[in-house]
Amino acid sequence: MAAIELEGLTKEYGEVVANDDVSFTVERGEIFGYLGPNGAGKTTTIRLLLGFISPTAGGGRILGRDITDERELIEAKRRIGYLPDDPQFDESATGREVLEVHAGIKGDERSDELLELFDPPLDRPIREYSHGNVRKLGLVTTFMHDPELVILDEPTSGLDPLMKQRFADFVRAERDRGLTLFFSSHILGEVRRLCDRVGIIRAGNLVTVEPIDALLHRSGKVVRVVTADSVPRSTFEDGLEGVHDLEVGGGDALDDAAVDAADSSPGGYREHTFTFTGAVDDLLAAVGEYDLVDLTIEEAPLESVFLRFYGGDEGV
Ligand SMILES: Nc1ncnc2c1ncn2[C@@H]1O[C@H](COP(=O)(O)OP(=O)(O)OP(=O)(O)O)[C@@H](O)[C@H]1O
Repeated sequence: MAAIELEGLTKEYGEVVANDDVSFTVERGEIFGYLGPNGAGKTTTIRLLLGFISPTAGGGRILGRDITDERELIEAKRRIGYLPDDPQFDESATGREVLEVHAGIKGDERSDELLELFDPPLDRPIREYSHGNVRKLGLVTTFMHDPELVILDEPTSGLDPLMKQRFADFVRAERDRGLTLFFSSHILGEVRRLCDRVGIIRAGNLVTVEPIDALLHRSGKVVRVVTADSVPRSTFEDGLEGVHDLEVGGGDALDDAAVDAADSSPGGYREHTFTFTGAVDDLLAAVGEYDLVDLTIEEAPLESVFLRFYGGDEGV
């Protein structure tokens, strides 16, 4: 039995179709990233999954229970951990008191271990908590009853780099002991670090579900090459496989007309930026022929992943 199965899930808010015929399956023991820009419909799917809102059409099952059946869902929820994008705790309670309330409702199998990892200031009232501390306390309440399935909405928002790393190591170890994790994000880098498979939602429509490696391979890298001497544009444009959207700078050209004119000149440019889907060895061989000042290779931003593979900019 899969952890999550959605079939034709649709949610309309008046004119807005927040989820449009969304179908996918999350298998047990995988980390599934749900990626999309702001307003794409990620939170809507999560709220439908947990029965906070009802679908306009379609449905699904979570841990084998019907998401539109309140009684079935109550049973499943004992085995689920959920962290919303904006966790709301009693402002006047201390962190410790919040944990006691949660322990009373759903049990506490492992808060000591979680507190060592995430370490929110337990004796301070929630009203004095920073955004990051609320998130850390939220991670403890999400995992403390040792759930089978965890659903996280933008889990690392507000966490510093050290905590992000700690969180990443923690969820991978949890996955290895059998936990299923479904999380939403609009940050490709975060999805890349964490997940096995990714579903991409855009303007309410699921545009792809695939292994993260396949997505990253297709989306390429953004490469910037700076050389001490000018390099002809054709070096990268024609001489290297997998170069797209080449931009040049640092040459003699001052405006677009001059850029066109200079394209065929042997003078060339000192700075080349492009999206690269080819082999890194070929790139290094190409740049190795020149006096290199700087070389950066970065992940393609989410926007360019959408633009490159799904066309247009609607919803991005
Ligand atoms: N209660 C609501 N009433 C009306 N429209 C809504 C409601 N909730 C969400 N929407 C709309 O549905 C669409 C999807 O919103 P949703 O919050 O699911 O997106 P999201 O991908 O989670 O975005 P973000 O990354 O910004 O949190 C948006 O156009 C949003 O304005």
